[in-house]
Amino acid sequence: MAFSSNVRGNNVRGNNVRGNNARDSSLRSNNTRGNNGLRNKNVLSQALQGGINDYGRDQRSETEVIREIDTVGVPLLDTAKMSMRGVDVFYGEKQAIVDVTMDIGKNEVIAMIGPSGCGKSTILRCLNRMNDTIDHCRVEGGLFLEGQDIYDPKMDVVPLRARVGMVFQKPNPFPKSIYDNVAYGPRIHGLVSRRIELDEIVELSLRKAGLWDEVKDRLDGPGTGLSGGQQQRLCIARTIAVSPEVILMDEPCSALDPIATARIEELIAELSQNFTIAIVTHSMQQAARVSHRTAYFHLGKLIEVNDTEKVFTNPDHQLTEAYITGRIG
Ligand SMILES: Nc1ncnc2c1ncn2[C@@H]1O[C@H](COP(=O)(O)OP(=O)(O)OP(=O)(O)O)[C@@H](O)[C@H]1O
Repeated sequence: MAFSSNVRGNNVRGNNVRGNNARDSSLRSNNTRGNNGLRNKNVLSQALQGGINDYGRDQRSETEVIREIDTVGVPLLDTAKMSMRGVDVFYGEKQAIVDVTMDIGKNEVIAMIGPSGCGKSTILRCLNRMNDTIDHCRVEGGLFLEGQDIYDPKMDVVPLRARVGMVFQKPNPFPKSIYDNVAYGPRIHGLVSRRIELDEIVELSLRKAGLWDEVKDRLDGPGTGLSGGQQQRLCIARTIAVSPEVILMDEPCSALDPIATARIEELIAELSQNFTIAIVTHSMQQAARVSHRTAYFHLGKLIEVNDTEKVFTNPDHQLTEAYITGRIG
């Protein structure tokens, strides 16, 4: 599926999420500036000459320099499922995400890439408020699911996390049977009233996760008794069982061998028929294989978001190019 994009060619839209007008016009103008998205070209050339993290004679902090960079590419979509507007994230005093504005399109697979510590996991965790579990983490700006403010104090995070499910780096099945791992979510969310309905959801979820044939004869066996790749597919089945709209995947293959990784990548392609998927990955090959669009982050800033093919063959920003060609990483 790599490079076949159902979001390709979408124009930056005038969207109706509140308070975006100024930002939208700045985003629209990015592609016409012809300056690789930088207001001050010297900032980038100094950064590149001195090593990306050494801003030489520039007296400002890295965050201030990075803040000057305008996101290039196509951050806004007509088909937005989730939207971020001017998102800043702080851990105590430290700013981990700087003014991120972008959409994630319906049924697209978007890959989030960038050097270690650039904020990929942080931005992913904002999308279903997993950062709420970190005391010293503060999220500012707007985050929306189909236009609904997910940081509205009235928003109940339990149903939100069912709508925006998450698969973690390390497979983390519950210490329960395979059946109960998948049945857990539908039970606690009250999605079914009869056992036969639950059986159907469990089977369908395991089928969608490509695991049914391997486990149908041992549904009562422990989830933790499966191989790593099977456990990760079980976790995906558990996520799917509550019918999420969006699935967030934080390096879902990093603990898996190449064969299990290939299975998960095939699965991502299949799941994208029905779900919107945002995946954080350290593997540029994986991003190229599974995603329609790719977002490149650097020091907490969204530098570029574009069709995956474009990002890996002809990126708009020099920082993206420096990363994909291995000059930073
Ligand atoms: N719980 C936390 N408390 C304090 N700082 C944190 C916390 N989590 C992340 N950070 C910091 O925020 C920044 C972004 O971290 P994050 O984990 O989002 O980056 P990442 O791009 O996902 O990194 P990696 O690729 O190494 O997983 C880093 O500087 C990191 O040290």
